[in-house]
Amino acid sequence: MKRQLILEDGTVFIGNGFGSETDKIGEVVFNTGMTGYQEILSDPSYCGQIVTLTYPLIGNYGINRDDFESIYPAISGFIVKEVCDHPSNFRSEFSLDEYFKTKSIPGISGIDTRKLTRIIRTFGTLRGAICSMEVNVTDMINQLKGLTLPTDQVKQVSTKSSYPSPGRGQRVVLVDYGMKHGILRELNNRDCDVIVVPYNVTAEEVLQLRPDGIMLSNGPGDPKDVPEAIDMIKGILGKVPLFGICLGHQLFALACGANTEKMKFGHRGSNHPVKHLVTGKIAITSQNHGYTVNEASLVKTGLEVTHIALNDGSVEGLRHKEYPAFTVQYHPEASPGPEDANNLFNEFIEMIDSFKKEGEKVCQNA
Ligand SMILES: NC(=O)CC[C@H](N)C(=O)O
Repeated sequence: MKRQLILEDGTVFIGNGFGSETDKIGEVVFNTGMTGYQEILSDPSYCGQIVTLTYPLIGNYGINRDDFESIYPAISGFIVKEVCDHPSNFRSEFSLDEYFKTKSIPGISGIDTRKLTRIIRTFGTLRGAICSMEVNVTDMINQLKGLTLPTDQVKQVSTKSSYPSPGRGQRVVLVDYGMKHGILRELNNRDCDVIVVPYNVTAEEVLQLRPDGIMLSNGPGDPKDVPEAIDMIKGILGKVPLFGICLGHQLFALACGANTEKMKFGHRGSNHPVKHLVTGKIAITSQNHGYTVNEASLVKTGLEVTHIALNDGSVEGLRHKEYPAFTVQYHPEASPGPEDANNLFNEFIEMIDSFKKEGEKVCQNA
């Protein structure tokens, strides 16, 4: 069935609908990954966004039971050039069309997604709608222009209550701002005794759990929309070793007094080169973010830049000069993408070990 994709700049694409027939509005963003559509569509950081993929054939290996990054996908829609109706893979359980029908997610195919990506790169991220042919184009453009974007995405996707994911190693409190399961998997692989907590946990509640370390997850939206998280981080800073990823990195920067800003069209893909400033090593990283830490705002925050993006020089990693805390803007858990940065999880565990040893020395000398 024919459907339309309407953008706030007045562009209209006509394509073929797949998945759910609902009409959805969202921020249209592009991802350049050549594989990993299942992880992308289930990454909660895309909550409220319509994702277009620049790779031209999507759905060819189907949807399987293993590769979800969350149980309830939060994206508003998918825009592809060609959707595969007959996936072929030993793990495949559903086609993209079948899966999207069960989750009320509309898809549109037959779109020149590279042209669409060039529009987004020129205009910046823009609002759009996947809707039926009956919708009046002028009315929809006006609606899109006047739209106030939601600010409660983290609340929508975070867990409602705490739950354990037990292990015999370090106790890590993992704050779920819209966590990709890959982060939990990496901590479990290192036998961490994980407790996942909701986004609005307070510093007191975190400290009552007697954590050895705290992990701040990725998540959707503008970090400034989550003031409770900023207060919590201020309350635990220096008391517990901290590692943050993506939204967690941005919240950490805000808690330390730095500023964040919206990027023109963001970084979303699986091949973003990032340079570690100390070693000079380059990692090819998985990324999905539309906000960034403003480098000039780092003066007098106690933070230093550890990593930069080679494509545009933006801040990709931070470290606190005094306290055991570091964060990255990219995704060391990959899912999808290269695993070049996976060692950061080991560095987190090593940071916890040495913080404990320091504490023991202080006790012995007291
Ligand atoms: N993946 C993330 O955590 C994204 C962080 C934030 N929502 C951004 O778009 O920049």
